[in-house]
Amino acid sequence: MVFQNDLVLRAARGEKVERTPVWLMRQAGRILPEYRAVRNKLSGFIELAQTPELAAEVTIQPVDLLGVDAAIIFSDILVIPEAMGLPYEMVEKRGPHFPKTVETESDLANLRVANVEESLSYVTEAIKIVKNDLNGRVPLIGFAGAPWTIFAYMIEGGGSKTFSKAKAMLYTNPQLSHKLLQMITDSTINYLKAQVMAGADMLQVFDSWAGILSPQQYNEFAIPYIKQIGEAIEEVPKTIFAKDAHYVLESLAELSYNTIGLDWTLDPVQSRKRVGDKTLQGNLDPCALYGDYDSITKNTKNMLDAFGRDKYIANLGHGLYPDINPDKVKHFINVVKEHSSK
Ligand SMILES: Cc1c2[nH]c(c1CCC(=O)O)Cc1[nH]c(c(CCC(=O)O)c1C)Cc1[nH]c(c(CCC(=O)O)c1C)Cc1[nH]c(c(C)c1CCC(=O)O)C2
Repeated sequence: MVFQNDLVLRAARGEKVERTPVWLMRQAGRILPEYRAVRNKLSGFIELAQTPELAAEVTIQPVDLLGVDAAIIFSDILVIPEAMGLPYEMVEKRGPHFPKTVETESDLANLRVANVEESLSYVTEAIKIVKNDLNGRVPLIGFAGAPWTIFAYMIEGGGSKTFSKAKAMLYTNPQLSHKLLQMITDSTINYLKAQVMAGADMLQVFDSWAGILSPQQYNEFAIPYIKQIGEAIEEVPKTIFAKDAHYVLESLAELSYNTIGLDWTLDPVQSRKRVGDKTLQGNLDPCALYGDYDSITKNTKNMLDAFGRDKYIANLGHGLYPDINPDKVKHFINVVKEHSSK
């Protein structure tokens, strides 16, 4: 594939770049009125994600409208539980809900390792359309949730502040926990391989709920599975973003991922020392984009100066919030482009 702009791939591989590449977690959907216009034609998020032509359209919107250096496929991490036999609903303004959850061995026996061709071909179809429509303008990022985060939703049945049901399962039934985590891992490996086969140029694994485990639990129930995924997929650069997992940054850096995503609680200079040779991605506080233009300029420049040009992909420290003004997002992107080309 010949790209017009492959900055993000080169930065991920640790190669020299003329300027810092930039994209934003949750750039597809959430903030753009153009996204809502497409979504409002359908019953909601799930139908949109399952309609490849429209999923492709909203994947490309931020490339056209915001000027980001990568597209990320429009889908959700929760398609994996669904493909394993636990369907989800997306409740307006409240988020995901699972009518059935995993509580016992017999619930587990009703699940299967995802058959991607059968259950997730809408995602691989959307990837093929995006690749064709982008025609090399920028790379396409595929993604999945990390096994612990997916496990948390499958046990809890939805979002939660504490995920205490999911954490209780780790303490009360480690055996069932490991079995389910392994099934999720096998499903995720199949799924990410299929995304690469369909054309994804790089991959990101989101461990959104890393921050609620203890270091001991993270080492036992999260790292081994993230490691398996990293080792199973060697074809494209990979990023691991484990939110609030400051306590295991060194362990994450030992895995086979090229890039480590940082949330905004981490200091760029200290993080560099802790992860050695890896590329870093992040980490502006999404709330910084509520500030005025001057303060966005200042905070973005400070971030770029702290990370330095090499081995760095500019991004936020977590996903965009729905009420962030798209003009301020564009300003952030422009500051990255201008300041880092000096
Ligand atoms: C934890 C998690 C989820 N989904 C995701 C994560 C990991 C990243 C993170 O920590 O934010 C990942 C995700 N979800 C979505 C993407 C698409 C690509 C992108 O723009 O980055 C990605 C990468 C679309 C989506 N996923 C969802 C929407 C909103 C649905 C709508 O349009 O109503 C979108 C565009 C719904 C969703 N999906 C999820 C929740 C909690 C919610 C409800 C709240 C919210 O809006 O985020 C689970």
